[in-house]
Amino acid sequence: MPDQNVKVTIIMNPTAGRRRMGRIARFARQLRQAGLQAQVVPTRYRGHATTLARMAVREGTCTHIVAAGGDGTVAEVAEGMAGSDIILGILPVGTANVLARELHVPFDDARNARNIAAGACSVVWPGRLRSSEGECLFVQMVGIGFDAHVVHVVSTRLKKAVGRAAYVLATLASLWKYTFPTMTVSVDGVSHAAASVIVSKGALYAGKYVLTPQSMQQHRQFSVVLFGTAGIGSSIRYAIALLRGNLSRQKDVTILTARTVEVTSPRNMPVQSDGDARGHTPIRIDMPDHALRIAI
Ligand SMILES: Nc1ncnc2c1ncn2[C@@H]1O[C@H](COP(=O)(O)OP(=O)(O)OP(=O)(O)O)[C@@H](O)[C@H]1O
Repeated sequence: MPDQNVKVTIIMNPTAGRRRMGRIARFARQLRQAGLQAQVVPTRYRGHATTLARMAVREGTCTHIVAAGGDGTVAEVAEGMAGSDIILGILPVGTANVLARELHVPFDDARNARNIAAGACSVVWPGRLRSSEGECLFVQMVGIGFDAHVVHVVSTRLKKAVGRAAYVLATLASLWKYTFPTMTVSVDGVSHAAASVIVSKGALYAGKYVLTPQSMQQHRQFSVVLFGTAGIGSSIRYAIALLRGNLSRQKDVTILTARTVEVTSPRNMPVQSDGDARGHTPIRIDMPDHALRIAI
């Protein structure tokens, strides 16, 4: 039975994905039909979702906060809810929506609304990133090197126009420009050299592609994917292996598990978390104090 006292705040990123306003309004109606009180609050700028989530927690009236956007919006909302008992819902209206795929959050919004009304949730551990831009939570992954360079240069307008294809175009353009410097990755205190690295909570990457054999979402650990060889040829080989689902079988790809990761490099290298640019190296990644409860 739906609980009439469940109040849901939907924090909506109007810049995420492509033309989703009608879908979000419909979702609010579906929550109301399921017997819940629902209000939609749009973000006005980058980082605003964290402020709005903090305000909703402080008001103390809602049991659920729904992040309507992609992984970046989920991470910002998670930051604002840290340490509270409120359940985080996801309306996956972003570009890649990797966490929603990972946790099997329904992309059928009516079913998603019914699940939220039923109160089911899963405990998920995010990660904490400290970079030149400061500190933030991430829910899916952090990339340093080539993939972060692509995130730094991808055009927001192109993302809006063609969705995930914008990343393919930015990757092709970047292959000829990126210089592939080597970095030092300290994994729980043990140093490794790498051309690129992805520190991941999940098993998936860029949508539905398998990055690692195991998800770490329910664990207080990360997967650390070290790409050993620099250059255009290797990057194309890694991309094809990712598409085919056999990245972990590449001889020069090492996958480790860790609780703390530090990355340094002779010159500043780009960093991305959950698909958003996050400044440059040096960085440190570790576990936050609190887990999230995510509606599934
Ligand atoms: N009102 C706003 N104006 C400009 N940027 C915003 C606004 N609200 C949120 N943002 C920023 O939009 C960025 C992208 O959001 P998000 O990751 O949710 O969508 P996406 O990139 O389309 O999806 P995905 O991460 O699944 O590929 C985030 O960095 C967030 O800070």
